[in-house]
Amino acid sequence: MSKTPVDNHTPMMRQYFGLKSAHPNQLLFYRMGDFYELFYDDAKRASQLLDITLTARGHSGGLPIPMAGIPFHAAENYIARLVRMGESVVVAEQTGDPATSKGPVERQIARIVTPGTISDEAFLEEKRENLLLSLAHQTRKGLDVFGFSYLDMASGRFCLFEVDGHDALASELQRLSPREILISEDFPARQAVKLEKGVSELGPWHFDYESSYRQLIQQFNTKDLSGFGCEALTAAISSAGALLQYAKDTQRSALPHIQSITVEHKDDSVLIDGATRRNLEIDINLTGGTSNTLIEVLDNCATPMGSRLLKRWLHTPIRDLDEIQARQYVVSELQTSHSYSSFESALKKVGDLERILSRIALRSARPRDLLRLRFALEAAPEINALLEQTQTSRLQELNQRILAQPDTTATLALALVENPPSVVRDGGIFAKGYDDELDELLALSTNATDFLAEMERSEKERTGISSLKVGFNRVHGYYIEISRLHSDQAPVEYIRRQTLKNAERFITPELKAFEDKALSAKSKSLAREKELYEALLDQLNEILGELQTTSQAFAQLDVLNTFAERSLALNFCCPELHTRGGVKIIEGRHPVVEAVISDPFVPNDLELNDQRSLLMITGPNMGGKSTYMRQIALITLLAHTGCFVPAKSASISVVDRIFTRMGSSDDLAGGRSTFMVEMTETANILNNATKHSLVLMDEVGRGTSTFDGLSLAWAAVDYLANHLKCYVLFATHYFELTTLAEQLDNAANVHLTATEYDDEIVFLHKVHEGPASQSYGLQVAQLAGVPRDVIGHAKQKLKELEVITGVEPTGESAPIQEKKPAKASKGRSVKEAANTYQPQQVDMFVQAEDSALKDALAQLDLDNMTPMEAITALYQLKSHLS
Ligand SMILES: Nc1ncnc2c1ncn2[C@@H]1O[C@H](COP(=O)(O)OP(=O)(O)OP(=O)(O)O)[C@@H](O)[C@H]1O
Repeated sequence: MSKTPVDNHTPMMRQYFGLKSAHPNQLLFYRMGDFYELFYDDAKRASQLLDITLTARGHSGGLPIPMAGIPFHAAENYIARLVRMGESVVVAEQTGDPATSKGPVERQIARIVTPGTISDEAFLEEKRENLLLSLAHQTRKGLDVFGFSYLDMASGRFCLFEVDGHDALASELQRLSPREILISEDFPARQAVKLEKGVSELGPWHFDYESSYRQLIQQFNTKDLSGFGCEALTAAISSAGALLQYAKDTQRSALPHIQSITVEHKDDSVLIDGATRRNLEIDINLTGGTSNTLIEVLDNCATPMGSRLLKRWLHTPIRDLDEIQARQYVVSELQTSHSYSSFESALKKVGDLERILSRIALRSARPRDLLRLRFALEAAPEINALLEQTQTSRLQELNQRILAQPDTTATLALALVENPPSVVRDGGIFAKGYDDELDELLALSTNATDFLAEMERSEKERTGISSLKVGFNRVHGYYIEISRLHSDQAPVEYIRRQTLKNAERFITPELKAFEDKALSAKSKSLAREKELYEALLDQLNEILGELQTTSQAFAQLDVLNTFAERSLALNFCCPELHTRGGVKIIEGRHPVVEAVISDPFVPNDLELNDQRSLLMITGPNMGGKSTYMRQIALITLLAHTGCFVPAKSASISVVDRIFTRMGSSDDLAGGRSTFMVEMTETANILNNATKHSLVLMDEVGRGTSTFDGLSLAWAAVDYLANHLKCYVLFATHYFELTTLAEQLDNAANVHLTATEYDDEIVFLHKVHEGPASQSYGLQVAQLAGVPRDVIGHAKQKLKELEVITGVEPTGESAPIQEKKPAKASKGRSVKEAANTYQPQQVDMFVQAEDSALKDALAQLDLDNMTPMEAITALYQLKSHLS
């Protein structure tokens, strides 16, 4: 920004600074004739982001003004790009008349476009919600409480909730994936939002509880907030006030489509943390794309609003058995009656009603939106008729909520032309017969063509000039044109208006009179159309609430219908959900892998109960361990949405959370190494899992040295099985852990199989009881294309290692079998013992005698151990006691 005192600037730049001062963090598009210009830092930023030329516009205050310009007709495209990058744009238009202005033409802020508040179709992704999120922080009883409120401007959905702690904050950010985040300048958990785009900091007073509360009751026109069940959520209310004010400021209007607050109760849903969301690839795959995701397999919705609701349902599985069953009944009925295809074709006509309604509320709806509203409303009676024939109470309820609006539908059918223009400005919206006054005005303009043709004919005849033409252009209006050759024959009453290279243009008093009438008819008709349009919007806004209810019911019906269609097409079964405990899945499948692979998918069973709550899964690389674990998580998740599941049968106990610790990814930008990420995720599970949680852990501990890793994995399994007693699937390449599973009362070993055929490894992908017997690491490496020489060398090294460790060389990487326990000998610390540990001598800390244990304890050199070594040693000793 310029450092020159404002008084030293030109009047125009003074005006610019006046506008800019209210929007220091947004890019100001300053209208200059046919261009929008950006100055100073805005110019530099825009030129970088949009790759447009950075130049200078004259001088002000003695210094050149950095400037970047954008032609006004291309502005929407540039604004859309900036908004996608998380930037906000403020547009200042010329509002004064340049002809009469002294000094710079008056300019005013015409609109503010921010990533989280857009509702214009051109800027929005069809199948993705565009959320504006506001966060507030409080400390209660020493705990960090985060208040969330978020708004989908394009639908009016406005929700509040609170969470405790930083992990939950990160998880919710991941779930909501907001486009724009509002925080107070003193928000303490900056780390969590550091990598998010579109973060705006507001003064702390925006989050003041009292004024936020007032904002909310004003918005909903209520005495207090008790009816919304959010009185106690003081942090969330503080955030909501800031959000509402911000949204109103950017829209420069009230927000009538926000008619209620929904409070999200965390106890109602199955909690899924950020890492799990990523690992399960619900809508985004591990590389950040959208292919091969659960959504890709399931989303067959007929409307974009259905697709968005489906995504929401998959991200927020529920725990309410009644609600789950209500959805399942619908899916069953739609399947048995085979009515889903009729519903699908009727719903296709509904389109994105939800977003159209929001634009109507914000008065930014375009004429084509109203045409689409008409089509949507026309579909309502058809859908009502289909619903009439259904039995389930949920479908009956939806039928009640879908309100056909015969009067409004008839009005729209009468009002709109068949193909309305994309903007109101140009007119041509209303059909003939809708409004007499408009018809008269339009007749005047339409008759102009006939009048001009007639005039051309009669003037040609009267003057005898064959080259005479009557025409119109925007600058000079109507004219009579005569070629230069004949121009001297122009009658005296012709008044010269314009000289061209080959022709002269004239006006006559008669033509002038006609011009005045025609032009005023045109502008009057445009004004009339605008008036009629506004009146139509008023009329629609009167029934906005009913229309929104209808639209929500359409979206729900669409998702349930999609569940029915997909479940049948993909051979899913209806799961039985209960609270008795225990999970039994027969012939379960991974819905995404199944859809992608060309080979047939091998289904697998699962049984978990109190006596068998932890499964240790071993097997070769590529054997299918991860796929098996993920399929269990996805089946569980789908079951909690009311959808059927990919299995022959499934009986699933309601879970409170699904945790996964899978794959290895680092978080370099967040400052965490691969191992750190792994341990953070493990810590989250160990700290938060309950008896009702489903925990999937894949290869925990492999990101560090063998002994540290094995010890950690060992201790974690022990803790999960003995202390938390939740349902756990634990995949590992540490064969030592299979002995732990044998010792634990509530754990069992299962393994995936492979076999060799003609020196080639064949994966059978079948889960069997017991631990794996071979690891096939070298064969998989060979399969992956590791050079033969390297494989040969590895085989040789393997033999050497097997000789050193006392295992009979098999020529293959043999399983590590349990050997006689190695006692921790006197005088050796556990760490020393661990350091001399041979892969076969698993049980140094498993079966050591008490005296050895005491010795080991006495020998611990606590002063020279890292905390990690100490805790590992402690776990090792404890596991011996239990
Ligand atoms: N049940 C199955 N039926 C058919 N193909 C399967 C099945 N399970 C896995 N696969 C195929 O095998 C591939 C490897 O599976 P997965 O990644 O689950 O193996 P893994 O045991 O976890 O391997 P690693 O130990 O190397 O991580 C999958 O990409 C899939 O194509």
